[in-house]
Amino acid sequence: MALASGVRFPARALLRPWSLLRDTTLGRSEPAAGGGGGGDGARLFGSQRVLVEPDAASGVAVMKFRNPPVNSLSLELLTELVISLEKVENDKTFRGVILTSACPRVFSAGLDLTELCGRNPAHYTEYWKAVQELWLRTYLSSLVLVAAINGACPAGGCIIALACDCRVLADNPKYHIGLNETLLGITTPFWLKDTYVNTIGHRASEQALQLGSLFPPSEALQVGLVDQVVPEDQVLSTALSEMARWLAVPDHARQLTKTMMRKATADRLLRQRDADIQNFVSFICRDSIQKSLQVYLEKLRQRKG
Ligand SMILES: CCCCCCCCCCCC/C=C/CC(=O)SCCNC(=O)CCNC(=O)[C@H](O)C(C)(C)COP(=O)(O)OP(=O)(O)OC[C@H]1O[C@@H](n2cnc3c(N)ncnc32)[C@H](O)[C@@H]1OP(=O)(O)O
Repeated sequence: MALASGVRFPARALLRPWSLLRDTTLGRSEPAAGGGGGGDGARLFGSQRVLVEPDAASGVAVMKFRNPPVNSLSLELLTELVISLEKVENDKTFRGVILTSACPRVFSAGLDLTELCGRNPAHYTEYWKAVQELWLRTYLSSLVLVAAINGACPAGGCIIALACDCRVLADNPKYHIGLNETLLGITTPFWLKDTYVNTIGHRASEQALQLGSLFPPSEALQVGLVDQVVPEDQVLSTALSEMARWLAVPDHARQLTKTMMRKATADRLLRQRDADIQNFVSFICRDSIQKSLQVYLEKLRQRKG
């Protein structure tokens, strides 16, 4: 399936893309009708790993990641997120999406490290295409996207939040946010670095990226990585209030302004998408990088209990 941003999607999604989206209303498991779930505010639609709660009256859908235990961005979750976003975007009932987690204490643990270790170049190619696709779709979305960050938000989790228009973080000292790639022995690709710079500025990004800083809520607010820090039970309501503020602006003017602000950053990736994939694949296939990732994953597994 060729998506708006030009990427061809994994074979299993290609065969029956909508088969990934199942109607979850009343626990039924039927193919969702094409075109979206608007019109009835109580209707749920979504997929195994992405729950979508549309509210047609307000034009806002709440999209919840549910890939337990930590919402790591597996190929399946990336694919389902892209398809869910596309589905909401194509339904003109909706003007905004709130992205949040259905898993306790974690927004997203970032890229699924098991997708980056011990696989073959064809897999890494498919995986990185899906990462690029999700970023492009969120970063350039015509919808208002608000991140309601209700848990830890490292690396790829932070990347999703950064692609949103606004970020609300729960005030829990364990809910760190940032790009910690260097601590895993890997580097942040240029387009994600650019997104960081666009959000918190050059000097703060240079420092945070080199150190792999993960910021607790108060520091994240101070550096400008999030827009609001609120008590945990107010994250969603605050995100909805923020959404109302953004939706008060006429869509066409807001969308043109968003494009004006973001196009150069996105174009930089679009111009060299294949080269970026090749760089990623050759980088991730290096023995030294594979060893670093294995050690990091092993440490994560042993940390338990
Ligand atoms: C010449 C140069 C060219 C350069 C070209 C470009 C190169 C590009 C380079 C590539 C860039 C790639 C960008 C990467 C961004 C990423 O997202 S990498 C992922 C980084 N993520 C993290 O570091 C987070 C790790 N996880 C945690 O810190 C914690 O799990 C948590 C704070 C999120 C939650 O903590 P807790 O609730 O205590 O759960 P845990 O017990 O830690 O974990 C439960 C379970 O989940 C497994 N797990 C955790 N994170 C991941 C993950 N990201 N992927 C896969 N699995 C994960 C963890 O191991 C536990 O598993 P078990 O139950 O033990 O099996």
